[in-house]
Amino acid sequence: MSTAKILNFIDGAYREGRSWFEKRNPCDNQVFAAVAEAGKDEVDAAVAAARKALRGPWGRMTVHERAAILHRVADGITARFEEFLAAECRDTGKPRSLASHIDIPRGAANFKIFADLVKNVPTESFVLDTPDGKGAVNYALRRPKGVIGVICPWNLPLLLMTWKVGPALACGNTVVVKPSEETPSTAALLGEVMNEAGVPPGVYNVVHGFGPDSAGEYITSHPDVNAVTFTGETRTGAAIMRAGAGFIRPVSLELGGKNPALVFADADLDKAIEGTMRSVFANCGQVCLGTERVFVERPVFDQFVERLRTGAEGLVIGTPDDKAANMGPLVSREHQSKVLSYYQKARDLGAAVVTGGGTPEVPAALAEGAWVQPTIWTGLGDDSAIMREEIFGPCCHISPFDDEDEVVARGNDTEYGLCCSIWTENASKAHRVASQMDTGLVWVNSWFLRDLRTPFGGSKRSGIGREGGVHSLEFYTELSNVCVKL
Ligand SMILES: NC(=O)c1ccc[n+]([C@@H]2O[C@H](COP(=O)([O-])OP(=O)(O)OC[C@H]3O[C@@H](n4cnc5c(N)ncnc54)[C@H](O)[C@@H]3O)[C@@H](O)[C@H]2O)c1
Ligand SMILES: O=C/C=C/C=C(\O)C(=O)O
Repeated sequence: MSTAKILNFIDGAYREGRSWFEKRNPCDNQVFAAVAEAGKDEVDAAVAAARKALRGPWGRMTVHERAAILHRVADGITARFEEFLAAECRDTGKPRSLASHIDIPRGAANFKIFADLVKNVPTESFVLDTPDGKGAVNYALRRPKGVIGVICPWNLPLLLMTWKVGPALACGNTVVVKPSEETPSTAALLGEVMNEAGVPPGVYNVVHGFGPDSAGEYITSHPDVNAVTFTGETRTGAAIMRAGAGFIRPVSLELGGKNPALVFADADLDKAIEGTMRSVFANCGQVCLGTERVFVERPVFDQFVERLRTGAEGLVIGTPDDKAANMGPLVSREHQSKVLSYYQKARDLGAAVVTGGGTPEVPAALAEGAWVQPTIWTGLGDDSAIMREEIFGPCCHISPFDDEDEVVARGNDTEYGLCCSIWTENASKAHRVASQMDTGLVWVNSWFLRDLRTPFGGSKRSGIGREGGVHSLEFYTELSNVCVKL
């Protein structure tokens, strides 16, 4: 069987690149596709096509025309749901049940919400009394920023890419997308949908490759890119800021986390266990919003640990097509090594391994896959590496706590600030604690419950800026104030 080819998408057409790299299936580590790596020439061509498209029909369209096209893009994703689902699951190994509920529907929703929003959001206007007794009127115009570089991670590939491309296009920009080298397929497939929906050539471009000395760096150091929006690791975010500094280029950064769950003794434990099971283990723990530090009030600590252990041991590990499976592999052998190194480190530090801590038994055909066991630890101090560094695997450490002020301080004791979950049936306590958390996002008695109109993003080293609703419009447009003397 010949290996499939995944191509760059530039100026409305698929193109090869400067070389090829292998894409492996995380379930068995077998190569199933060759991906065209974009070199400088391809990135230059993509940026030039994006610049030209701003001056073409795309730039002259009314907001309503643009919004109608983006609705067709969303409908195009839905019409080809099975293809997107298969591509996403093949790249990541995630269960079909997960991708069909989260990744692919959100891919479509991300276009619809911003297409609708952009038609309805007002800008400011003020009337000024001038010293000569006459008036002036000020109003703000929302104009596209231009060519947006979109650099994406591998954990929720279509969801996180369209979360940026949807609003960027709704605002009239053009984009050059660099999907993660681990997950090139759905971004490439979206090119076909763009063409079918009538998106003019050059508006949506995809270049494949890596970060340094590859497509990622060529985008972030390109002088003709007007803004860069990035989701990924904090360290990479810092490199992207540095690359844009000389250009005074705006960046929007959605970065890593070390998110706490605070479980109070008055919580509905059924709900807290169900939510924590998802926040620790969903997507094999590869969610930026995932919980890696769980703090449980002492009276329910033992019970909580026991119930989470039972839940973790009940997870069924398997391939995307295994209908019984609710946990897939990690994205790659490389990431497996990183996560397993933390499993080792936890043991070295003297953690009590409640469950897991290694690799699961899998059928021989899957032996080379990036499988790890769901893992729970207790017994480590807040200063240990396990409590401070983002692991990005299906694992958490559970610590007991004794009072509210203590758990707020410990929850906030991290350089990250993406999200937290609070579990309590006491509404006053929930609001009081929520207002003290140094995180961009707080969920009470829930996790990853998303309303796409709300501000989304992290504080501290978890990011810069907010996206979602009007906040996305703020980033993807330039406001020009027009002052007219009457
Ligand atoms: N805050 C959020 O919303 C959010 C969402 C998802 C993932 N994440 C974070 O993403 C990380 C996992 O994703 P990842 O491993 O793909 O992240 P990563 O930072 O390794 O890679 C992300 C992207 O950046 C590219 N890249 C790497 N170095 C670059 C450079 N120097 N210049 C330009 N591009 C470069 C990569 O090729 C990839 O496309 C975790 O830290 C997770 O917390 C955050
Ligand atoms: O892995 C990180 C998940 C991020 C989710 C979103 O950006 C979103 O739901 O819009």
